[in-house]
Amino acid sequence: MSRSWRRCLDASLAPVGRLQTPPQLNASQLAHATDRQGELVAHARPVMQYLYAQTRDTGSMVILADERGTLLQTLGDTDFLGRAERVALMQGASWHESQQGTNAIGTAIAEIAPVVVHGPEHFLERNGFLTCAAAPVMAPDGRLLGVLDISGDHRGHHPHTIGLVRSAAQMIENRLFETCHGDTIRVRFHPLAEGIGTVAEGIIVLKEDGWITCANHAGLSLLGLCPADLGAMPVTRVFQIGTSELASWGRRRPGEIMSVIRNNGERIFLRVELGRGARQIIVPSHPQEEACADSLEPLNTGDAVMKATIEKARRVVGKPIALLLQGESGTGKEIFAKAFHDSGPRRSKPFVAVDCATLPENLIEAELFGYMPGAFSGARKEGYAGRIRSAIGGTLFLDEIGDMPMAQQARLLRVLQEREVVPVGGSKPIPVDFVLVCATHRNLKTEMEAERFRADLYYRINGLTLMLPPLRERSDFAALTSRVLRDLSPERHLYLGDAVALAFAKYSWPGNLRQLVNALRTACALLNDDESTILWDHLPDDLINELRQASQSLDISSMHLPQEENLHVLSSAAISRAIDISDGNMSEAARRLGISRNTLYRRLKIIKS
Ligand SMILES: Nc1ncnc2c1ncn2[C@@H]1O[C@H](COP(=O)(O)OP(=O)(O)OP(=O)(O)O)[C@@H](O)[C@H]1O
Repeated sequence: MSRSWRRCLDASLAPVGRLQTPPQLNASQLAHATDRQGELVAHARPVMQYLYAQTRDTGSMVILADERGTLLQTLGDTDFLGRAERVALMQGASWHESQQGTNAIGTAIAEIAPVVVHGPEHFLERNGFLTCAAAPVMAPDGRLLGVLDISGDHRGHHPHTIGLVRSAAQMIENRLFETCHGDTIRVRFHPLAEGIGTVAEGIIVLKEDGWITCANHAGLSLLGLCPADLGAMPVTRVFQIGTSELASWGRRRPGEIMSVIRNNGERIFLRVELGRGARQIIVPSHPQEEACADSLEPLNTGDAVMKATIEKARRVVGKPIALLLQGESGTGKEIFAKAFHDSGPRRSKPFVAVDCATLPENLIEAELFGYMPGAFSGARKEGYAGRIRSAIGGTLFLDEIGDMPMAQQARLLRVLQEREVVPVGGSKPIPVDFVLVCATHRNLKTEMEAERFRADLYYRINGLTLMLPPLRERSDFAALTSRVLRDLSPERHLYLGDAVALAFAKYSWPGNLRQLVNALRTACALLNDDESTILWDHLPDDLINELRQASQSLDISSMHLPQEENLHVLSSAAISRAIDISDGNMSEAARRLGISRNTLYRRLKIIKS
């Protein structure tokens, strides 16, 4: 009220005395102004009739003004309309603050907020017999469209009138949403499931890329947004759910209510309605079937160790057992973790991968645990849920866990023990539920002994440890290569030329599957459309050099040895390496070598003799 009076004084309005006649539209100007706001007027009309029915015979009127303060529609008791006309409270008149001083319509426009102006609070003395309650009506994209108002004699003032007007303005906004064109996904939400479909529900409209383009008043205030955020904020900043999951829910469960977690950790209920544009969003028609029933099977290309590893993993799918994947860099730990997630009952929920080695140390906590609004300088003003909370219901994959600093290890341990996370700058723990898969190329036991990794955390994350073999130790190189080629180029049947195949087989592949897949990807790109055999020309130069060096070193060693001795040496070396790698487990060593246990013992006897 004081801001409004200050504006009136600054504009040199005089509260008393003879006043200039305020601008008044003639009939054709009024028709033009009404046309300009045709949609608002059309949707407001039934709501105004409803309001009038509630206030009939109370000496009052219901008014719809446009965003400039021009009165477009009025409905009221005849005797009061007559009195109102004497102060120009009638169709075509302007009740902008600059014309009429502080008044509910003009001040609601200036403040873009609901306003009550009672009796002498009116800046112009002649308006002092009025009591008025007004609420702005916002367009779905956050623009001010107009104002809804109930005005009456100040002696009939009722404090509930403003509530009535606000609800009615909200009803008009919600009706405008129904006709919001070009929408893709409309989300209705409320902290209570029963609040959806009521006048108190929040509504947002999303474009197919997930940006929030429209919101009603309740939607903005429930989410703590302002109109300027519309078109500038993706839905994932407010809810822990993405567009395709929303679209998927809307298609599979039309009309049903789902519960999601907001990014501030609170639970909220949603109903998703899909508009025409939502058809463009590609979502799996049955997310439960989106991944094949056993997503681990494609990783089995015949290597005995890999097969046994996959079988062990299958036994813990869907159970609350933390998986620890160990293996050299590039052996496919993340691909394995994703396949493990896709094989389980949580496959339609998020799979959140965090690379602990690349997160700057000072950001790990905020990234993992989230933070409250304004927790530190440079933080997002709305706060951040953090990666752990993004994984709720799904799988959290902590890659390179061995590189996590000790201080963060302690915090992570607490989260795993308590199954709760406390965001940075917050004090309220938020319950979290996820399956944990960790990976590292380090030997965590050695790290633990060197006191670089906490023993208590090691035992927490190590429900089941699986070792992924390096490529050079896999016996399924040929089958694996064909599968990768088929995946890279499904429409052509590609294979390796003899010389390249031989060189590949002799090479040690220090970058493991990553290096092999990258080499094959480059080769596919360099092949002409009519070529199907990968030759030296199709390989990157640095790889050609390494392959040639590896092959020469083997050839040179073979030149100095008689053929028989060479084979003997090579097989002895392979056998002792397999036994070493298998920690003396003869069955495993035999599996690695692709021979039976009996053959292995026979060969050992020969070597010893
Ligand atoms: N079974 C597979 N089939 C096809 N490609 C694979 C397979 N496994 C791994 N890859 C390829 O190897 C790359 C490395 O895999 P991934 O990131 O899973 O390895 P990693 O062991 O987690 O590596 P790092 O330890 O460096 O994080 C992947 O981007 C993918 O291209």
